[in-house]
Amino acid sequence: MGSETVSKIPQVNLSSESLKPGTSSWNSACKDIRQALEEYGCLEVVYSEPSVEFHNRILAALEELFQLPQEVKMKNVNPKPAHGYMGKISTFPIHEGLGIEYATSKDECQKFTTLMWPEGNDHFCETVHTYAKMVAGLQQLLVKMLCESYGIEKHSESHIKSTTYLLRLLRYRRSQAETNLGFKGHTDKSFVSILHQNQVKGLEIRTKDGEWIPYEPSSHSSFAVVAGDVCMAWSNDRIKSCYHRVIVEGEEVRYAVGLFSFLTGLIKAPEELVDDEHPLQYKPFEHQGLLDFYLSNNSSNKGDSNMVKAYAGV
Ligand SMILES: O=C(O)CCC(=O)C(=O)O
Ligand SMILES: [Fe+2]
Repeated sequence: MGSETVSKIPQVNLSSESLKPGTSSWNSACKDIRQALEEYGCLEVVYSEPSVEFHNRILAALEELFQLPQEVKMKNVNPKPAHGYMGKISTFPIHEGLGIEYATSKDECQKFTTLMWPEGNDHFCETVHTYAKMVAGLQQLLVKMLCESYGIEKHSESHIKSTTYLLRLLRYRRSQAETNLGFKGHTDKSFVSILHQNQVKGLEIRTKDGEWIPYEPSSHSSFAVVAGDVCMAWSNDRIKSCYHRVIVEGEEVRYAVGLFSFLTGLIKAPEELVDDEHPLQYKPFEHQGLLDFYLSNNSSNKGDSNMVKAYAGV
């Protein structure tokens, strides 16, 4: 009898101190990142950070935040889609999330902290800010390595300069009677999203063949990197945005934290990624325009990657 093979999300190890540009391990990691994104729109990165202590600290900060009364959490208002408080939505009763836009700025983390704890909570502020900066560093490393694998490293600096970051703090809590659906299938409207979580499984990604693969972090310094719709447009469809969902089976609380990257200015595929074999797939557009288009659309499949096609496809 043939044994069943369970597909796994590809893993790339970026934790090595010796991972230096120009070395053979750097070059093969660049290639692996590109291959994983082109094939799955997703990969697991094992990174050098966070330490176990810092991993526990960020999870404790999430726990502390979600214990606040709902009327306090609801003060986290942001008109952009999935940027502010989301919770107790009838279609996803087990999901709750809050967002800190521009979270790599200490002032923005402070503003959010003061909104939640008018009496102050320096420890929380310091923790989320340090976390956001650390994961933004990983995001920038990935952009650099991806650009290098396409031979367009000259674009990485300007790309990084025009990137902003939204930190989302997420909780999934299920009691017996409730649905296990935490987040229905969707693609992210970001450039990329980098997710980190506690030990409770739930994230699943859909392959090109329609198979759902569960993500299980292999360590406290593991991240799920998910390509968003803007990465798909930027790469001129070489990378397909990753269709994913969250299903939480048990009653244990799942905490996750996502860093979503956005671009300012016009988004267009680098000219090196457009040729006879790969004709241009998208007109130049602005990230904010895509978000507005998404907000104004009431269709049930608006979480799909075809939203960016509908908005900017040629
Ligand atoms: O909870 C997770 O791991 C993923 C959440 C998600 O897909 C999102 O916020 O877009
Ligand atoms: Fe998502």
